Amino acid sequence: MMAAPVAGQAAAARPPASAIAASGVRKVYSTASGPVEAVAEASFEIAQGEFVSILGPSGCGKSTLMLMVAGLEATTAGAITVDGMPVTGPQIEAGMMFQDPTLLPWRSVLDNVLFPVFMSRTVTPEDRARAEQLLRMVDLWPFRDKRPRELSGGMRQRVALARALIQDPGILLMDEPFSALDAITRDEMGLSLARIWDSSRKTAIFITHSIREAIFLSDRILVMGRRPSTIIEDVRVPFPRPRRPEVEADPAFNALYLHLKASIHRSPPLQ
Ligand SMILES: Nc1ncnc2c1ncn2[C@@H]1O[C@H](COP(=O)(O)OP(=O)(O)OP(=O)(O)O)[C@@H](O)[C@H]1O
Repeated sequence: MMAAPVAGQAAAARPPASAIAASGVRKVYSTASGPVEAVAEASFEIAQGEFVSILGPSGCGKSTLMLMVAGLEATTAGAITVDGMPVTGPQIEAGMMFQDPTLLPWRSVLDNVLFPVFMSRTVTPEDRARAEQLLRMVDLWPFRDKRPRELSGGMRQRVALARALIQDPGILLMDEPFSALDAITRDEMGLSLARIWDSSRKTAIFITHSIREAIFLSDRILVMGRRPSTIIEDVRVPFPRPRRPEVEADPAFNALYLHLKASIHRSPPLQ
């Protein structure tokens, strides 16, 4: 007679739930001029600790998809789970970054990083220590007492990154966080993010228009086609970590770049 499995064994045999899973997700916005189908159908799974970028033409629904994962927009159909739990409202566990860092101008850099904690409970000395550690990690320690207006655009986004990480979120959601930066700062931010992500390996979704940035940062890249949008490609990025800038000189990097570029441009034009 076979022994009944103990609870621990049964759990170990099951594959871990995907950190983020979307199944048959659709989004239709109601607008004054009629319904707008932002996402026709999206299904994907993102494993714990995976960094996934979403590429696609402008207006194809990338931000909408991320907002649905964040629970800031409801799905019209389909379901999204984070750590196996259905997303039914704002994901307070998610760290978020947007193109605009939206820092509070009257607060210091340190207090901006601590702001999400301040909004949810009393700030403890441990929170302060974590904020200080994060500021060191994003190379802003000497600027901790400055106001946002005294910082460059790249430095403000570093504050936003530290703020996104302050509550040690389970997932990190980033919507074109570097797109307003100049090319050199943008490259530097990519390197910083790769280094910081290497030390935490957070499950991450990163939206970008830069194919090179997506390849450099990601484990996988999802490509969305033009509306009515679906996911038309799901590509694994083969380069080892930690990623070094020299990876861009690898012929396989360029081949992947050209493949993704063709895929994005191949998607049919807007009707
Ligand atoms: N709140 C909203 N109400 C109505 N329509 C919206 C809303 N947000 C987005 N849309 C529409 O949904 C479609 C997808 O927009 P979304 O911002 O998700 O695309 P995107 O791929 O992130 O675009 P971009 O790359 O230009 O930032 C667009 O046609 C847009 O006009």
